[in-house]
Amino acid sequence: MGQVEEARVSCLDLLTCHRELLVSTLRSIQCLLDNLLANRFFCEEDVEIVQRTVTKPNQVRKILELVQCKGEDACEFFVFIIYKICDAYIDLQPWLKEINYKPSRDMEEMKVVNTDPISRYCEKQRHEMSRDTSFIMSYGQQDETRLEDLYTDTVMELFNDANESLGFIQSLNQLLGEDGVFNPQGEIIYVMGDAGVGKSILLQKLQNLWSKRELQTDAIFFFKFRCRMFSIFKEAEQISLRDLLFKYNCYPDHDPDNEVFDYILRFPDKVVFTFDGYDEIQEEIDLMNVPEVVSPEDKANSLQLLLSLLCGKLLKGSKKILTTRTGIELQSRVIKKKVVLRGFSPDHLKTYIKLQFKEQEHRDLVSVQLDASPHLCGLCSTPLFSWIVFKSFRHLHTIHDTFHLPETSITLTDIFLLLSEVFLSRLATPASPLLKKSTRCTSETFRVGLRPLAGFAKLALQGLERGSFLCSQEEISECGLTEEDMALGFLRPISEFDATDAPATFEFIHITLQSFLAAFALVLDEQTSGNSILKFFTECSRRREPCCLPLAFCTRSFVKPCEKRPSSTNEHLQFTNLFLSGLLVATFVCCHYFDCWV
Ligand SMILES: Nc1ncnc2c1ncn2[C@@H]1O[C@H](COP(=O)(O)OP(=O)(O)OP(=O)(O)O)[C@@H](O)[C@H]1O
Repeated sequence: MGQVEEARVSCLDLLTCHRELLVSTLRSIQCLLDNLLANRFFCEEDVEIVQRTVTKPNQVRKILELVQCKGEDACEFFVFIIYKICDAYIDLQPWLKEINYKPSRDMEEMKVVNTDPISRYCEKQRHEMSRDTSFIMSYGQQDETRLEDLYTDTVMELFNDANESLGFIQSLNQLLGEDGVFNPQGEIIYVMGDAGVGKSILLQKLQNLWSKRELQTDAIFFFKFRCRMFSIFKEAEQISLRDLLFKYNCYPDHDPDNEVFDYILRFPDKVVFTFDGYDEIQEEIDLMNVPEVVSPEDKANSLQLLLSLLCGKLLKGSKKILTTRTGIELQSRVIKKKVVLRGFSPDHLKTYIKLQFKEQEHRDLVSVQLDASPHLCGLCSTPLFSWIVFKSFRHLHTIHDTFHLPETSITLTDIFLLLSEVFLSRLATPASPLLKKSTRCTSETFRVGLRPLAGFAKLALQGLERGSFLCSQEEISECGLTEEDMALGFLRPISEFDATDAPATFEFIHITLQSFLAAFALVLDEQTSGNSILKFFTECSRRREPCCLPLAFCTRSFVKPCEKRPSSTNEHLQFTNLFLSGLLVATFVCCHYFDCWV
């Protein structure tokens, strides 16, 4: 042994000296026993003796007694376990610093396995999060893409409470950091952006980075929620915070003493939450009469739990990112910092083109098209529209050997018509073997696809009329849609939060597509009078007043309660109006799409 090692204080003495602290602080007994047993400091009988002891402090006393009986090596290994598995023995890390503990070289060679429920839970969460976030799932079940093959940075601008710009965020690590915090007392990192600008994908990327330990944060737990799920719970259904976290996210295995939940309650700053799509909450709740939940043990309505989390009544100090469509304003008091997503810059768009098109020749052809049409290029700054445009380009190239879009002046309506054409073309009979590419015939594609298109349009309109973005298998069948129609790509199943064996639920691949199809349904229906076609215009003008979402009830004095429905619903109606205007433009009606049925 060298000089330095000789000078070490004996661990046996340390355990005697600090016995009281150890007895009162040590948790995760099983992990200690597992490692002492695996390294033969304990035999099976020692483990049984400890396990037969009734209370936790007594179990610790027994372990200390046994390791001290076994001598210095056993005591040193005992301290080494605490040092090595710092997550599980977080309360004793200051103690190790205080005694200036450094493991000896011999100890460093010893194998310690983390069987602590908290650490296992962290691992399980990371594993599940990685599995769930590695692919971009959103569009067309046919082509799932790896997140890392398609994710492109977008412009993120910071704002203060007076909506003055504080500059731009350069990396996702800054999102959780201190940059741009204008209210340290606030709880929420508020991320806003227009439809399709990439809010959900941003969260997905963040979750994926965390799962791979590539996000700079000391958070060891990560819970992701879509706000929409809070509308799925029945109003009378009461759930606990524990169930919300574990049942609808990730369940802790082998945790008989509830250590994971206790840890979360004690160290909320180690937890990140993401709540996606606050605008999608569809509850009509009586804002003034919803009681706050302040105890983590109490059961409550899921929405109450959400709001209590958001305003820090529960798990205060946890990191919370909330995304919403532009236009939903929260009170500054609950906001810590505000980020507005702006979509792709011209450079981001170039990168995105590279990721979308592998061949340089194709990249050049697409860039030429975009350069020739500033309007189209502007649309492509929104990632969703970029995705649709590039999907259409690829489709045109595969089927017709061209990258030319049909119109010189492209509108949003064109983009969605094109997307529908792409989906419907899956119904078309394959080109004859002699023809390399089929000849383009838009009206033929729409004629062949009219039945399913009308079915999806009806389904979209019905959903919008009742303010719902979800549809059941029954509603789908009632609209005359078959299993084959489902494969076209308009709808996708939602599996999340489906803990029960409830029948499958579906949603349109994007809410904007639902708005488009709803407008389509209004135009298609020959029975509809002029007045009913325009009904959403009237709806929107009636709902003009600024509206507030339920967070008002945790900040009661800040926001005036207003009409029942959230303004988000209004926004979808406004999209429908926009598409309706687009579809009613005479050129469309005459030239391209409707000639097959008008
Ligand atoms: N950063 C990105 N890199 C690559 N593709 C992206 C990115 N952001 C968005 N997209 C594409 O745009 C689509 C829509 O993005 P996303 O669902 O995140 O939008 P959103 O802002 O959440 O929309 P909404 O408000 O309607 O929910 C994605 O499915 C993806 O194809």
